[in-house]
Amino acid sequence: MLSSPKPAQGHAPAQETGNTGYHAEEPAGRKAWKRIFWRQILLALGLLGLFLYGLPKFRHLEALIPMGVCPSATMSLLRDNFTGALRPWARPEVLTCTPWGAPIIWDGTFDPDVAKQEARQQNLTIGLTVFAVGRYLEKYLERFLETAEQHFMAGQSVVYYVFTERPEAVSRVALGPERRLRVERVERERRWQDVSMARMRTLHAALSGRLVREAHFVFCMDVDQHFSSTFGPEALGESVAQLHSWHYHWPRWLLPFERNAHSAAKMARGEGDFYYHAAVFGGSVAALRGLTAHCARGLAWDRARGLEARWHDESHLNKFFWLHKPAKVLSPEFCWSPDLGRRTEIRRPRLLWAPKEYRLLRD
Ligand SMILES: CC(=O)N[C@H]1[C@@H](OP(=O)(O)OP(=O)(O)OC[C@H]2O[C@@H](n3ccc(=O)[nH]c3=O)[C@H](O)[C@@H]2O)O[C@H](CO)[C@H](O)[C@@H]1O
Ligand SMILES: [Mn+2]
Repeated sequence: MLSSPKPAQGHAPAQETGNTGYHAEEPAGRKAWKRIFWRQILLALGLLGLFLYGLPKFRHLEALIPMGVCPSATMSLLRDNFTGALRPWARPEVLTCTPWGAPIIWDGTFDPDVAKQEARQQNLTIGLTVFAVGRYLEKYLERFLETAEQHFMAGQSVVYYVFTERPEAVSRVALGPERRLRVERVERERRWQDVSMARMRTLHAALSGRLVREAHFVFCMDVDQHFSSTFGPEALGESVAQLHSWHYHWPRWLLPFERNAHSAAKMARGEGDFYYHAAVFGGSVAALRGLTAHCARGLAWDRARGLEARWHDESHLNKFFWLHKPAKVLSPEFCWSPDLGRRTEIRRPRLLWAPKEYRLLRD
């Protein structure tokens, strides 16, 4: 047993004068401690800066930030409209459901064969829209379509909708049975940001016309990526959002939402569930009509006020999914950035971003 030392008799009062600190200077020990404290803060801020804006190697560490856990009561209820029961517990190292009870689809949590069969039985037609305007056409479109033929909804009936200002320049890609390609002409906007944002308006018009008659579900994608593995009916849902591979481990307060209170895309501190990537979103034709109408309206509202949201159409998409929660969320495995390197939790990337060659492509 430890016994507490008795204070030496007669000395205690003399020592106490320092503690009352009436007129004494700050002790040297405390000064040094303060200096160390502030150094640590600066170091932490410096590291945070590196972490956010540089050093891809350094970003490996962010995989250590826990994503949260799906409560077991929710897990047992999670179902998929095509695969039936899901196995969210098969991926304990990642978050497999949202707070509102939608599944987050990770490799291993679903049975791809069941999904295929079920979609086949329902005799679905699935649309895939993609824009290839300016130099993006020559640079990306062919590979995007060729790899889609290998991996996107294999065995299903598919219609590709390519939007471009030069329909005649779209190369003929050999298509499988029950797969069609439609090319639609669009005006070329001057700035790349305007090309990107104009997609919402164009999609809304298409979703109110031809697509209603031709497709049950639709995916809308960026062209600067290619398929690298199966992207099947397990990804289909009433409304589907894609977790952004750069941000899925970040705390919510760091996510790059639009913060300008005057923008239609504004998100207050504390708002926002996840940061979604505009390079992949999908859903039923009706749901996507609502989504594109919301985003096109927000973009027009901002433009009328001389504003442009931080990440353009993506900021408005994030606002939409905050207000109207997606029925299904795709893990970053469905749209992965190779710049982030390999991570054990990313088992099988299904789409890979192309390297950004902005100087070549953007004016
Ligand atoms: C890492 C990064 O910076 N991501 C943002 C950036 O994505 P990206 O850098 O991926 O944007 P992007 O250049 O891919 O443009 C989006 C898409 O619009 C189409 N397109 C665009 C320009 C053009 O001249 N021709 C053309 O066809 C094409 O389908 C392209 O994939 O910008 C997007 C739109 O604002 C989103 O905000 C992204 O989060
Ligand atoms: Mn892109």
